Amino acid sequence: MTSDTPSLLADMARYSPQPMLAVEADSGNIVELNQLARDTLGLGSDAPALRDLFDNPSLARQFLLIARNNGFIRQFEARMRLSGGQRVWMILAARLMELAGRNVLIVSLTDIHERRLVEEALRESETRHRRVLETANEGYALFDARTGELLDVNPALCELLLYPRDELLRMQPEDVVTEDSMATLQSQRERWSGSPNRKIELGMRRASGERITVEVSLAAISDQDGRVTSVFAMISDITARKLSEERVLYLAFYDTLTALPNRFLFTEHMEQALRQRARNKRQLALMFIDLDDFKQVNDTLGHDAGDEMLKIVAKRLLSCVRNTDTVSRQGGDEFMVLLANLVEAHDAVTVAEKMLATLAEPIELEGGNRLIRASIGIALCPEHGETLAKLRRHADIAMYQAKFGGKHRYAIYDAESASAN
Ligand SMILES: Nc1nc2c(ncn2[C@@H]2O[C@H](COP(=O)(O)OP(=O)(O)OP(=O)(O)O)[C@@H](O)[C@H]2O)c(=O)[nH]1
Repeated sequence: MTSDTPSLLADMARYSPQPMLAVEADSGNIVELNQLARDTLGLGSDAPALRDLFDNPSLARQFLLIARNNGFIRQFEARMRLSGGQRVWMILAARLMELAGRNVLIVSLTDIHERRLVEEALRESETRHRRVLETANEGYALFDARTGELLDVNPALCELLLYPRDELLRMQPEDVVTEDSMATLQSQRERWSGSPNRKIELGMRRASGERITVEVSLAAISDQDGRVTSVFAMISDITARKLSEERVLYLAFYDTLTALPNRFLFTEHMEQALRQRARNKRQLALMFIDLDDFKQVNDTLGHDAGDEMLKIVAKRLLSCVRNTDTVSRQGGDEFMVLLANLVEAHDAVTVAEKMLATLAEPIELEGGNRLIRASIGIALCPEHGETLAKLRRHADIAMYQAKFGGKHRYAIYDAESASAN
């Protein structure tokens, strides 16, 4: 060292862009500090001991001890107390040197308060989110966006699928996703890398083998450069909701007693068949079937036996048509049948004759065998009308023509005279 060294050091300290202190290594007394250090620590002209600056004085002792023993400290994180009473996180670095016959520590300070607060907030929010995931009723899963590997699951998902966490984390999607949903999952995964948030429905199989339906809400998680790194999935069990939706749909379109399409669905089928007919010019027939003397069945055998008979009638009518035709129950003891693709009008007569014969076979019910008969009205399209309303009206008239003709017969609509057979 030259004789100019102390003043050079003093200048360096004065112009240093960092707060700096010179501290007596043994006592911890501050012997010198630059203006930046005074400003940072909020000190006036006084220079307290280092331990008075530490929020935790025992850390000050530790700091001095390490610095004396090692000769330097690269990073020492501590909360410093400013003269105004605020506490600020700082990193202290120190080097031991001999100056004018004394062991002196040159200490620099870096304010990291903001960074610590952000880190703490992040840690806190991470803990909070983890706690939310741990206690949530919904299942959660985290996937690696690139490999598709399952990275994390929460207890609710383990409970939903009935697998322990470890086992679930080792599984592949195809181990739990049902075969019919794999295509949906696959196409979703292909789009993961650029995926916005979206919802999909999947079938899943629990460890018990039971099939469930889940709704999966997917959210892509990106890094700072906007690359999707992982995909977060929220998985809700919607099995009950799906079943009740299906039930509501079923009730809207089907007759619960016979499981045949109801009046509403039949109308849909008719309209569709009429639209198709406008293109392919094929003939179609509408049959209106009303059971004969059905009231007596109810009156003599009871309503339950009547119900049983209606179910048998439904099956028998179905056995007389092709699966492109529609048999519906309109209500009570009335059925309507759409024969969608007739090669010739006479085909409708063949079907009607077959129906009369099949229905007339004895039905075994509690209390003995019963015979059931029916009257059938037939309207042909285009001959008797090309709209649903017209065909319906004409099939209805034909059915009454059959009833008036003596029942247990069919009648083809005849505008001039009822031709009951
Ligand atoms: N068991 C049962 N009976 C029903 C149901 N819906 C309507 N009915 C009964 O079906 C009978 C229908 O009688 P109608 O068509 O008016 O008369 P019918 O005795 O069949 O006489 P015709 O039609 O003149 O041959 C009535 O007794 C209704 O109460 C049902 O869902 N179940």
